[in-house]
Amino acid sequence: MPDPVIECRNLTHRYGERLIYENLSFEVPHGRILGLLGKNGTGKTTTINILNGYLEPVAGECLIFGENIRTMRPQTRARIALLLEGHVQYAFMTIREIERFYSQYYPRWDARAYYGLMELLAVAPGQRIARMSCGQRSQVALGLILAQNADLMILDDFSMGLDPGYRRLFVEYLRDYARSRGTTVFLTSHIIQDMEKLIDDCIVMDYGRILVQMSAGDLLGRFRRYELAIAEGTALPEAPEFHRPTAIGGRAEFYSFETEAVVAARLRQAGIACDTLRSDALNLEDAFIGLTGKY
Ligand SMILES: Nc1ncnc2c1ncn2[C@@H]1O[C@H](COP(=O)(O)OP(=O)(O)OP(=O)(O)O)[C@@H](O)[C@H]1O
Repeated sequence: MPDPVIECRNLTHRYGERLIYENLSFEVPHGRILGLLGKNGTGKTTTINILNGYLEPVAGECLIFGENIRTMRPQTRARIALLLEGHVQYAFMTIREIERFYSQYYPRWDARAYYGLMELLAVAPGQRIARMSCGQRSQVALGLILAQNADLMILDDFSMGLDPGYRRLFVEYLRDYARSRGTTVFLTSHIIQDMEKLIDDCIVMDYGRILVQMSAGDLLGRFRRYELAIAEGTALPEAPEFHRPTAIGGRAEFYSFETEAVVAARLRQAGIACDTLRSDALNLEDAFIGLTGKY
């Protein structure tokens, strides 16, 4: 197995007095697409800024391709393509001009990847970026990232401004692109349905910590929503296997990684009848809500 592409060890970050997280550690394996999920303000962009070396963490270290990001050689940095919330500079240029401009800086530039995406997105080469909508500019930014033919892509909020059709198109394009080239991808998006079609692995963050890091298949295969009828006033047992338990109006709901047999045994131990117990498989958005709560 090749070494992980990204290794973050014991990251701690604060803005002034405000602690964002402490001792955060994770790895992104080679050739995988990993989605970082978390509610607003949990520190996703902070993590991306630390990974890019824009922000120095209060403690801990990040290695990318085995090199500490604070002292990374330019040749190694050139292997990383970075999208910061759909940002495109040089908006006075046209689609074609900006492609020519960027191509000078990237030795592995692949113009076909850029124009391939522009064609799919029906963006004309003579169009000036300054006259484009926010979503169209995001499309250009994504094309410029793909053309870099990098070994690692870091994409912060990649679907910002794209409508559902373009999002679907881009997600499929990115997935095929990354799989066929063995590119490692680390990304965030607020649109979790997009993530579900794209990612191999996920990290779900809560305020200050990582809740889970596992393959998306494992999460969706194991994490389920349970419900059962319960006598008014009865509380579900407090145990780490019962995530986000609620009991209202004679009906209880919770989420768990355990099988129905294990859950039923735990409930019976607590004196709760299980004949109405039922469980449902989840999509990624429901699993996210089950892990992080609704608010
Ligand atoms: N430069 C800064 N100075 C002070 N506080 C900051 C700064 N940047 C971010 N924060 C705070 O740190 C927390 C984490 O911000 P961050 O942008 O990393 O979150 P996020 O998970 O990317 O959020 P979102 O999902 O809303 O994009 C937020 O509460 C934010 O207000």
